[in-house]
Amino acid sequence: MTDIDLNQRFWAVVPAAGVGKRMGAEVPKQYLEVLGKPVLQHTLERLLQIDAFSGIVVALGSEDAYWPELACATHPKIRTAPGGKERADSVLSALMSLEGTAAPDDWVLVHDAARLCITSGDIQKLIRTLGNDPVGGILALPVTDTLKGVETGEIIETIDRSRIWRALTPQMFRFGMLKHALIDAAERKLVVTDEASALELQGWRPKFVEGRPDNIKITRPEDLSLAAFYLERQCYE
Ligand SMILES: Nc1ccn([C@@H]2O[C@H](COP(=O)(O)OP(=O)(O)OP(=O)(O)O)[C@@H](O)[C@H]2O)c(=O)n1
Ligand SMILES: C[C@](O)(CO)[C@H](O)COP(=O)(O)O
Repeated sequence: MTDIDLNQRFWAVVPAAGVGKRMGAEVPKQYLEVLGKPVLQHTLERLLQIDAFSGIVVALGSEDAYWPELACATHPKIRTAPGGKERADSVLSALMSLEGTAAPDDWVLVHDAARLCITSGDIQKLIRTLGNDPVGGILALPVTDTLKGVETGEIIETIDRSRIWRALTPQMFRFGMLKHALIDAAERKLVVTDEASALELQGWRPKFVEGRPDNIKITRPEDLSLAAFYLERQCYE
């Protein structure tokens, strides 16, 4: 792995404007506590460990009244942007807030607020592996279960999993390419659930870098105790 050009600039974008429907909590899941600290605080503390980030932009929901209470809300490296209807809209809004500050070739690492177990080691692995790549890519994990195609409660097929990987975050792309791809997807009214999909729609082939299996996304109630387990275990690594 060749040394990356450290003159490049890196930005982090954190989509944190979701409502957490699948969590079914009174509070948006990014503000639920794990080990006594809000999910989003854990996530931002992990990102702040990466000195290479010139800044971190957090996309917040219009109704978000929790942000000002967050310990890192006033951190000088952190700024906010208005979130949007879908995750992709929130990411694009955060990118637009960097217009005039970020250069087209600057790297942007988009990381879900809900992925609080991310490690600085995995972020650095992604940067080291793809820092000289023309396109960029994502952290991902191979699927280890047998996959079934289903219809009205019945299994209708078994899906070949040999070429199936699960996309994680961060997803790392050049500012200009990512902004263009997300704008184009929005103009074509194509809903993309991650940044790589938008680049793929442009005909690019993003790379993938194997990440840690504990980089889970808090989605359902049972994920909270699993995240606590992983965070506690990481303390002993
Ligand atoms: N309009 C949206 C929707 C989601 N997100 C963020 O994107 C990440 C991943 O999305 P997801 O896990 O789907 O979060 P929610 O949309 O909140 O969950 P749900 O689909 O259960 O409502 C989360 O950190 C979420 O806050 C966002 O910034 N803007
Ligand atoms: C971006 C992501 O975390 C990659 O797996 C995932 O697509 C987010 O999906 P969600 O439905 O917005 O949680």
